[in-house]
Amino acid sequence: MSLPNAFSVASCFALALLLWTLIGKLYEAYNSPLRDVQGPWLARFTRFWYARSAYSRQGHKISMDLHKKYGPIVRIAPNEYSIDDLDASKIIYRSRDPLVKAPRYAGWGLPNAEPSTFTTLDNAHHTARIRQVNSLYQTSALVNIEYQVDGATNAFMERLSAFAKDGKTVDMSDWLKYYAFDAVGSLSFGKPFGFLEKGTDIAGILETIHSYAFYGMVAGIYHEWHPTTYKIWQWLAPKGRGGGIAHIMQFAAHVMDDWNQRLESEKAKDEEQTEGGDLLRDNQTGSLLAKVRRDPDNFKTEDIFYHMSMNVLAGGETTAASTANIVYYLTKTPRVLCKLRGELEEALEKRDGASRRISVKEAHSIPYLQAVIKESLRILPNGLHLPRVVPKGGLTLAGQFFPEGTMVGVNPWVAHANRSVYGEDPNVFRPERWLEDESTEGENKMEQYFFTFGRGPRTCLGKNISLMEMNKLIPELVLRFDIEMANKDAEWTVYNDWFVKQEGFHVKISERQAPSMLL
Ligand code: HEM
Repeated sequence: MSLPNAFSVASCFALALLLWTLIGKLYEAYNSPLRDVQGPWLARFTRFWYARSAYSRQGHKISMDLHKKYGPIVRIAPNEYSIDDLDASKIIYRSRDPLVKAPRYAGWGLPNAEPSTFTTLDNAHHTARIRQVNSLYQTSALVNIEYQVDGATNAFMERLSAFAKDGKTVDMSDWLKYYAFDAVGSLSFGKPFGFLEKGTDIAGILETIHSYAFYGMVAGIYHEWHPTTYKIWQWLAPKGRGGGIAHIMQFAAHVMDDWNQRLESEKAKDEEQTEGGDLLRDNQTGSLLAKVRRDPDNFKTEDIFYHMSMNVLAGGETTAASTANIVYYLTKTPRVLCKLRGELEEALEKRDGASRRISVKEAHSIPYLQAVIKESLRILPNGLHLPRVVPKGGLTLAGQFFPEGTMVGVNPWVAHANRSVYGEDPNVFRPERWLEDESTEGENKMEQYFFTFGRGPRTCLGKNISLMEMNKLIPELVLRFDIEMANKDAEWTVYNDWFVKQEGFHVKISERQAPSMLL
């Protein structure tokens, strides 16, 4: 066969294959029991529509607009649906007989490595792994290591004082990242990474984590190709990317070596009675090292890496972006700032003055502070659609039957804009909404539909850590500093890489006459 002939045969074959695939897709789309569900036309046939929406980094806005147009159920891919319905959410994220996460999550995992607690699709694996560390993330345990955050808070306040003196314009989003990463570093390892000291992205940690979140969000949509696309992504990555994760691992390894040596030299095997005991209690890695010593057959040093790397990967960017929301909305809403300051000052006057810093326990007793934090987390959550797979037998959700294998989920952005739950002004930053509803927490619709940390058995493990950081930082920040946008009328720009990224939060800082108890 001559070359041109071979070429035409191959072209005909490719065309026939394409036509066959298209006919197959059309047949599937129009014979699907879900064919009447609305959504973008392209999403009926291909995942490409959803990948493009995620790639635009404005997926949150696109999803909110779609729900406004089509109602509580929207098709976002051929076999995937976004649902905005409180009752349906209780089924999708139920605790008994939980639905499994959609394969989408694999995009955030390393191919050929054990899936993390976040990415695993196997509920039994998830339960076994979470059981190893769950108690360390409870408020009762965190209260003992709360002081670890103080170092980061002090360093942050010192930096802000210096900026106030210099009159410099400051990128608040960047500095809150430095704060959040140093705080989570201290809680996890007993030492900050040193971001606040250096004032820069050390070893590209922040850049690596952010770009990996973006990669995982898009790659997960075509999860079957992830092992290949991951290699391409690594190959295309700017030289040195990946160094960030390696740096975190080296840092953790160094901390553990250091402690092991100190424990050996002090012959501090009895962790209850010796100085070494403090090492084994005063941060999460220490507690886990103690677990390795107690039960070396079932819990190993590698397990510490497994869990603590998640603290940094999942807990830094998310907490930083959420804290930036609080500061941004306070800057933009003087009425709320003024009321919050009043409540904080009143709380300070009532206390005995023993401790300079407001404790997390105290912060929780100030309802308006809690409402401000919650409202900021509501109006601008991290994440996008949180998909699960419909189990055998199918499920009826929001009045629609979904057959087994369909992917369904709630998007926190969409949920938090639901008017039947949050009232007629969901786009307004109004902390009072959390104080007006007198129903109990179990009955409170807003609480039940609050999705910032996810819901059900796969809820965020580090929720209490991030709330602790916010509760420690915000009172002091608000009482000690005035913060305003460098350009008064400027708005920031929000991107969604699954982690939220805010750009343009440039501020001027001035120091206030803080209440004497704080000084
Ligand atoms: C404001 C800050 C944070 C936000 C908004 C946030 C949000 C979330 C969301 C939405 C999920 C996933 C739920 C799902 O897939 O259905 C999640 C899971 C997770 N988060 Fe967070 N997170 C935050 C802070 C943290 C911190 C500080 C840590 C650790 C120190 C952490 C560790 C984790 C882990 C380990 C998971 C997986 C949990 C599981 O599947 O069992 N997060 N988080």
